[in-house]
Amino acid sequence: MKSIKQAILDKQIDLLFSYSGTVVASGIAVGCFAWIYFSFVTDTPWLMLWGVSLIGVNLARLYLLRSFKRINKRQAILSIWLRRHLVLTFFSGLIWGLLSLTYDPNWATSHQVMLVMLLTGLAAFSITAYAAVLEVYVVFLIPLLLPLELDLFARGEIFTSVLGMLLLLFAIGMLFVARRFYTQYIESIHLSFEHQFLQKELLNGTQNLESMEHALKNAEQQFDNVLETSLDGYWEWDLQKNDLYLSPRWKAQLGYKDHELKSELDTWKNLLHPDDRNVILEKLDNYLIHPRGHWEAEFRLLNKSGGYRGILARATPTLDKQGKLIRLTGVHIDITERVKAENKIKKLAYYDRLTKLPNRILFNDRISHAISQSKHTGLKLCILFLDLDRFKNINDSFGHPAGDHVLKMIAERLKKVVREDDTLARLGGDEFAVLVENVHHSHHAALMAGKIKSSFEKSFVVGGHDFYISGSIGISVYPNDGGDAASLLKNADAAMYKAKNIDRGGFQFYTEELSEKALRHYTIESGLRQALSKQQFSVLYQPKIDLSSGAIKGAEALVRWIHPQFGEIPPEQFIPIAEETGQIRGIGEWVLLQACKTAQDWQSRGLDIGRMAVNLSGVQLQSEDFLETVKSILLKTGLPTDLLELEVTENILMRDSEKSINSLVELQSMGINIAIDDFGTGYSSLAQLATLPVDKLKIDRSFVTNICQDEQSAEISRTIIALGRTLSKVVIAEGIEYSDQQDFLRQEGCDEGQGFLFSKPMTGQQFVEFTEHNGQQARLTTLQS
Ligand SMILES: Nc1nc2c(ncn2[C@@H]2O[C@H](COP(=O)(O)O[C@H]3[C@@H](O)[C@H](n4cnc5c(=O)[nH]c(N)nc54)O[C@@H]3COP(=O)(O)O)[C@@H](O)[C@H]2O)c(=O)[nH]1
Repeated sequence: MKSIKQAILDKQIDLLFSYSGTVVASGIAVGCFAWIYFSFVTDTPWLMLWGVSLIGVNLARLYLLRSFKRINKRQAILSIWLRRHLVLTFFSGLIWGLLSLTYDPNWATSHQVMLVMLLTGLAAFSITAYAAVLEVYVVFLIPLLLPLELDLFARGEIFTSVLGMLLLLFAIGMLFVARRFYTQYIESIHLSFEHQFLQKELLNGTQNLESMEHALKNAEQQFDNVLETSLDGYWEWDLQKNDLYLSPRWKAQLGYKDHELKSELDTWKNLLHPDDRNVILEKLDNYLIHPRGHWEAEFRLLNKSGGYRGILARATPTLDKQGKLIRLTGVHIDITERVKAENKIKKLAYYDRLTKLPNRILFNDRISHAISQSKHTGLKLCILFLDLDRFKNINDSFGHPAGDHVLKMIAERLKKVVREDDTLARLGGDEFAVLVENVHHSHHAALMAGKIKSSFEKSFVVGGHDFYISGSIGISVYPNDGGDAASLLKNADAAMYKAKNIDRGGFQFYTEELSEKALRHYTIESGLRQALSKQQFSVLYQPKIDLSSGAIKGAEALVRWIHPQFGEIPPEQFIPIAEETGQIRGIGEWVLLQACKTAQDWQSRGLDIGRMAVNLSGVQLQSEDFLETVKSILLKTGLPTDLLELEVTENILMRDSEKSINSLVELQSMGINIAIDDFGTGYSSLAQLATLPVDKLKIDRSFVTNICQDEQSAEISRTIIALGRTLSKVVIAEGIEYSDQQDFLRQEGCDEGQGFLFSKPMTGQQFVEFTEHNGQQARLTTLQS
């Protein structure tokens, strides 16, 4: 694209060339005339040279003009042609100017006049041709007149000087005239460009107008089509006349025929759902006052059959010149299905699928909302965090469907306890929570907790089984125990842990020192995830002693966890958490492997310490691949099966899980010894015990501790020993710390003993040293006492 300056110059050059043809032709003709004329006047040979040069330069100019006509003006660089023209024009002017060299003052006046006229005539005539580019005229004029001018002044005569002055004035006049011509050329070029531009614009405008008209027609047609075929209802409200048009489709959306509904504003207002009416009318009023952008609203409209349709209304305003709203044009889109789907998604996202109670997300939201309300009212709010006690046992023993059923029944009972304004939620698993709002005193929460406790008194009957369930409750109060939902829930959770530990089935209020415990719980939970890979576990061994001979009859493998932050964490603290999270499978498998490896190592070193006992969690026993795991560990370590003992708590066995029992039967059939740990704390009946695959009963430490002070503990221990004898099971007592406890048990016929009296749990190496150096000593102590 050329610049406008360049385009103008090109046009000048074009004009220059188009006029130059006449000048050249006349130049040749006049040149021939002058040549002939002056050859009669003078016999100087110089004239011949002059004539030939003049014809030559004009022929060159003709050639240039012809060549220029042939070029493509759009693509060529015209300034090069201008330069060529300038050169030839200069020579042409110079040759004409040099004619004055023939001048002789002795000539007849007519010859002198002829010479001057020829040159001035040429100067005047060439203005029209060369003035399109002023420089061209200047380079022609100066060499044309300068030689004569100089000659006239050089003669120093009055006549020639006057003539020279006149010639100079003539030249100056010619330059002015040429400049004027030049200005007019430029103006006309400008005008022609403007003309071309306007023509183009006019053409474009006409074309645009045509296409706009076409588009308008199309749009009108499309709009008609849309109105006819769309499922959306069209409406138009003329605010000046207060005239509302409701399209037949608008009415059909609600199940009405066109004539059944009047097209007026009250029709719409009356059909609005009562819950939406005030909000929507207020929104519309606000818009009518400040009509910015489009109006959009969602509401429900009554349909002919008495139900409600979800409607999305969208309207475009029309304003007058003063910006006043004069019309609203809009559509009604039926969004009933979308609203239904949204509600369904909301239900899934915010409600627990099993109990249909709000879930943790919604509960958090409600707490946040209640906190902002509470800031206005100044009243308290309480969170009750309820965790069911030993609920896992129901799932483990009776399966998840039974567990789910019980959870649903619990939800129903809790609903009856809470007020309508309170929020009852299921936070997950066996955790429920209640948000109690507008509380004047935190006693209110205690009353609510009492009611929840009472609601659990009656058993839950599922599949013919009576389940007596309790729940531990932690309570946190806003604003005392936290300023946001997360801290209130966390602190209620911490209080719940306290309730579980000191008042199972009861409730506890949050106190500040509790949060540390809760924090520890969470830290343990997250730390456990990496403990195995970071090799933070180790295994200690505690000897089992034959109470009559004092000989070592076996060892119990006990896991230890050294936490990088808390140091040694007792198994009683982390094992329940590992069971909750399922991590006990990995940990248990690791302990079993270590214990079997150690036992086999001792065997191969000739240390006969009897059986290696390993504790089993119910979670491990329930897992599908447990049997395979045990078999592969025995195979890998080479430990004979009869040197392995697995300890299972009485509670696990009493869960009556067919799967657990079958696993134990198979383990026993492989030659592995099975012991019931913590015996006496469960409720196993004699009949049940006889059928269980058990080789050993382990009297719980709680009885042994009090065996010499508490007759009941002594009686239970005697009964267990007698039971063992009747059923031909070995009986072992754990937690023997004093020799009088040992004496009592031995006298009653207890087979084996374990406890700090003999040794605390030790590392494998210490155990080896213990057997080598202290084993005999231990036996002696036993025998002497
Ligand atoms: N599933 C698994 N459970 C395990 C594993 N390792 C241990 N445990 C169980 O953790 C509970 C606590 O065990 P721990 O802290 O190791 O305590 C054991 C002994 O140190 C302790 N003991 C032994 N003698 C005495 C004594 O004279 N006094 C006294 N105060 N404590 C004593 O008793 C625990 C052994 O208990 P038990 O298993 O019932 O024989 C405990 O329930 C372990 O079972 C594991 O790898 N897996």
